[in-house]
This record gives sequence, C-alpha cells and structure tokens, in this order.
Amino acid sequence: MNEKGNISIHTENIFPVIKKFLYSDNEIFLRELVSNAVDATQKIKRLSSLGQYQGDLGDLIVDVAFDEKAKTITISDNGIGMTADEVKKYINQIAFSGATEFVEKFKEAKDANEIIGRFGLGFYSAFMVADKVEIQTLSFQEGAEPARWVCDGSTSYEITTGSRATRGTDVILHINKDSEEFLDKSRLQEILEKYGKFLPVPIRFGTRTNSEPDGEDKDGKPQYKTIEVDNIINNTHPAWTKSPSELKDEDYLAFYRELYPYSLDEPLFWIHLNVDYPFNLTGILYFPKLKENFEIQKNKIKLYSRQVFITDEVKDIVPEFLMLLHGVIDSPDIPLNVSRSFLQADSNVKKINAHITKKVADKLAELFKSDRKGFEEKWKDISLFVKYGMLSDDKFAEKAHDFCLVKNTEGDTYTLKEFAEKVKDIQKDKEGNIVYLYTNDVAQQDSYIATAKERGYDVLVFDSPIDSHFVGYLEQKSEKTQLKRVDADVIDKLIQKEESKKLVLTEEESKKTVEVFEKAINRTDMKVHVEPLSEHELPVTVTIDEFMRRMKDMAQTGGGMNFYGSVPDNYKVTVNGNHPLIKRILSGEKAEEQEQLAKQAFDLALLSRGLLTGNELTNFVKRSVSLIG
Ligand SMILES: Nc1ncnc2c1ncn2[C@@H]1O[C@H](COP(=O)(O)OP(=O)(O)OP(=O)(O)O)[C@@H](O)[C@H]1O
Repeated sequence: MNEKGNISIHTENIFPVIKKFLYSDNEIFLRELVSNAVDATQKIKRLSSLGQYQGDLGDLIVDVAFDEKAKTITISDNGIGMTADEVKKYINQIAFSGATEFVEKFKEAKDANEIIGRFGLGFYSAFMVADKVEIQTLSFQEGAEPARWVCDGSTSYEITTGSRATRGTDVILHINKDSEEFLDKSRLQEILEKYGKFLPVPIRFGTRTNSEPDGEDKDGKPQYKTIEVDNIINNTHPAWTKSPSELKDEDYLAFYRELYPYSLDEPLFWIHLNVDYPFNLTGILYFPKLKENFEIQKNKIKLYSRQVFITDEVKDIVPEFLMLLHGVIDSPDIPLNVSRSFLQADSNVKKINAHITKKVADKLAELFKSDRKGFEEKWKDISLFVKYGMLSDDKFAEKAHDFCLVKNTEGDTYTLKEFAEKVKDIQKDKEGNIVYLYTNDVAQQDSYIATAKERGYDVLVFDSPIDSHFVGYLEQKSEKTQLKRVDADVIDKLIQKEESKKLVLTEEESKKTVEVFEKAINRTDMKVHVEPLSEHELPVTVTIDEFMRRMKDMAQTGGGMNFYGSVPDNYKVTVNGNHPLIKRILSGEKAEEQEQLAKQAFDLALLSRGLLTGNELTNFVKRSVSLIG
C-alpha cells in the first residue's frame, strides 16, 4: 500500500494562523494527543465488555516518550488502533475539519485571548510543535493491516503499510526548531501532571527511581536500595469519580492535599456534586479557611472534562460568590471549545451555575440544622460566602435567610428571624419601625454601645468589609426595619420612642449656646445643634450621619459609589440643652471661661469616639489639669 493524497479542506494554509494564535498555549498538544490515546483505550475496553472484541485486553496504558537526539516525542497506546481507511476518515477528515472550524471561529472572535486555550484543537494541535507527524497504527479488527500515515501539516499526506505489530497507535511528532523546549524531561512531566493527573487510564512517562527498604546492615541499621519503577503520572480513580458513600472524611481530606499539596490549612467542609440530569456534572467543592488576602485564593477550582484538566479559570461556570471555593468540577457538557461570551449564554452553563448554588445552599442549611454549634464556630469563615451570595443571588438569599447568622456585642448568635423576634418590641420607634443598632468597631464605639445597652438594646457586630453592603441589603429585605450604626446619632434619636423632650433653654439661650460652641470648636466639619435630651445624657455627643457614612463605606469597599468616597466626613455635634453644664456655661462671666468649658465638653465627646489625637489631646490633658487644679 502506498498512497499519496490531498486533504480536502476549505481553508488553505490554516496552519500559520493556528500557530500564530496558539503559540503561548502550544503545550496543549500533549493534552490533546494523550486524551485521544486514553479515548482509544477506553473504546477497546467498551468493545470488549460488549463482546465485540474477543482478544486479550492486556494492561491498558498510554506511554509518552521522547528522544532528544532524534527530536521526537511519541505518544503510544494499546487502544483500538485504526485501519488505513479509518486514518483517512478520522485523521484526514475529522481532525482537519476541526482545525478548519477553529480558524473560522477565530475569524469571528474579537479577541484572540477569548478562544486560546478554550479550543480543543484535537489531533491537529500536533502541528503546533511538529513539522512532521507520523502515525503507526494497527486496528483491533481481525486480519487488520498496520498502517503508517505521514503529513507535514500541509494539505498533502502519505499512507503506506505500517510496522506496528500489536494493537494500538503510536503518534510520532518530529519536533520543530521553535519547540525544542518540549524535548525535556521535566517540562514534559510538568505538562503531563497539569493536564493528566487524574486521567482514567495509567499514563507512563519512562521510569523513576524509588528508594525501598533492603534489610539491615551489619550494625543493624536499616538499608535502602534504589529500584527503577514505572513513572506513572496519574491517579486513575480520583475521589470525585467515586460515590460519596465510598468515601470517608479522611479520603476527602487526602484528595484535598492531592489537589493542593502546598496548602497548610484543612478545608472546613466540602460538597460532593453528582448530577446526571439534565446535565452531567461531578465534582467536589471545598470551603477553605479564608485568609486576609483572599484575592490570591481565587481561581483554585479546577475544571475537568472526563478527567482531562481543562482550566482553572472557571469564572463563568461557578457563580462569582463561590469563586473562593476550592476543588474540582468535571463535566463533559460544558462546551470547552467556544469563546467566553458564548459560554456565558450557554444554557447548560447557566443550569450548572444554578445547580451549584442550590447545592451549596442546601449543604449549608443541612450543616446548620444538624450541628448548629459547629456551624456557629465556622461562621466567621463562611459568613463572607453567605453574605456575598445573598447580595448577588436572590435564589441563594432565599435559602440563606434561614442560616445567615448575626452576632451581638455579647457574642450571642441569632438567625435573622430570631433576632427580629428578639428586638421587635423593645427596639421599635414611635413610627412602628424596628431599629437594628450595629457597631463596626466594638472598642472605638464603646461609649455608644454602653449607652445603647443601658436602654436594654442589642448592638450587632458588623465588622467585615462586606458588612457595609450587607447592612443596606438587610434593611431592604426586612420589613419596617432600619439599621443604624450605634454612633450615628444620640440614643434618643437613634430609636425615637416619644415626642422630643422640652428644651429648658430659651430660644435666645439656644442661639447663644451654638455660638459659644462653634467658636470653641472652630472647625468647619463640625455642625453644632442643640437638642432637648434627658439631663442624664452626656452634655455633648459627636455623631456622623448614617446615610453619608454608609455611602462612604460602600465606596471604600468597591460599591461603585465613588462620588461618596471623596466627600469629607461631616460630624454632627449634639449639645444636650437640658444638661446642667449648659446653663453653667451660659452663666459664665467671661467669654474665655465659657469657651474653655465648651471646649472641654466637646473634647470629651471626641475622646469617647477615639477622635482626639495629637496636639488636641495634649491640650485637653493640660486644660483638664488646670480645671481640676
Ligand atoms: N490514538 C488514537 N487511536 C485511535 N483513534 C484515534 C487516535 N487519535 C485520534 N484518533 C481518531 O481520530 C479522530 C480525530 O481526532 P481529534 O483529536 O482531531 O478529534 P476528536 O478526538 O474527535 O475531538 P477533540 O477535538 O475533542 O479532540 C478521533 O475522533 C479518533 O477517531
């Protein structure tokens, strides 16, 4: 047999186009060829189990080898092999038409990066690194003749009788000048591990040396000998391919270490995904302990398709709020060879997204129900997922409402429903609104917290960056409920129970009070008001408006309200007109004396807020000494 021919494809010279745009990602040739070899071994296994192949299966294996001198890389399998006709059909037509399609798609894509790495180029990708590709193959069919196919990436090929004596296929790549980096043991090992670590058929890459115990020496010390063993790249039965009932906690933890050998922490818990309708999806998602800098924890989920690694950029497949999870997702239904914009619109991807969200919510609900104490202990680590999820996904929020926890300054933990129930009478204002008080800094807002507690109010602790957004969300979703930071106003105003008290000052005295304080304070960012509070309240309180502060907080944590980020802080100075000190100030004879007292009362208010620093603090201490002296 000796046949030369031309491959009929529409686009002449597709190779330069492919080479140019896949250059940075050309290592995928090995993924493609090894997966083809794995497929071929799985096909023969299937035929054998169906009784369509009676021969001996042998140990199914894929071998990868390289020859630095001959400049070749060879991928061999003992799979089904191909007859000469099949080579023509599958390689000349399917493989090359796949490549043509790639180029067509590429023309439509706006950005080359969109498709690079997402397009399984199949067999044709061999030409990214080789200027000649040779196939030696022998079909499993009885009486089949070995076939050899050679092609240099152009549209002409040659088929002759081959030399392979056993069932299976060798693909021999004659590596081109630009790709000699691949003729290197550690480089190939690295690529094989990256893409093939969990392939279902053993991948052997030469041998490696192992050290084994070898009795004892004459002094009774253990001896070791080195032996050559097959260098098998993969674990053919990774945890996610097993049924959850087969796995114990140790197995999940061991698999976590297999995935992330450098991770020091153990995951908090995990979810085993197993769906076969309406799409196929398996996987294990782990909830990690969050680190301060959680940006670096992103992109840890690995996406596989039938145990072949595809990518760790799962942005469109996993809901964004779950991007901090770790683990593996394996689905043959996720289209891998299309552009990202297509992926977003794909209905399977949407369903997968919704399914993962539901599974995660169910798992959290189950953990909360079965072990509330354990859940509360983990809350610190998972609250970010849950709150982010609630903010970004309504369906998740609906479920999370039952297990989202809030904590008060006493360290007591409540579900949202429990908390609403607890405060609904005592923290109701005269309009019938329920007011949740919260602090974002227990130490700094201590005096405000103490005042609120004296009234029997609960103060919630919302001190993580996401809380500035969560506060607004909670207010929106809870009926007739307002959230106010505990230092947003004086306590009587935060939860206004009754009509304002009567002011003991005359209008004239009120005006005078404002004047004295404004002069004493002498700051444009402090606006002075006189309010009729109880005489037992502090004479002066400094607060910052809830709305403005919240907007600023959100701007700081990337809430898209950048305008507020640049607005300076504006404080409200509330002078308690009913406090005896005010009368004392007004009755002072000298303006200087009035001002000193006003300044002192104001500094005390600043001090309790942690706002008195530097020179101002030194002056305050000096003035205090002279006042008591
Ligand atoms: N090692 C092999 N043994 C037997 N048949 C093979 C082998 N490699 C390739 N083939 C045949 O050639 C065909 C074309 O391979 P190619 O990799 O281009 O496409 P594919 O595997 O069908 O799809 P994909 O783009 O996902 O890789 C395969 O479908 C298979 O029938």
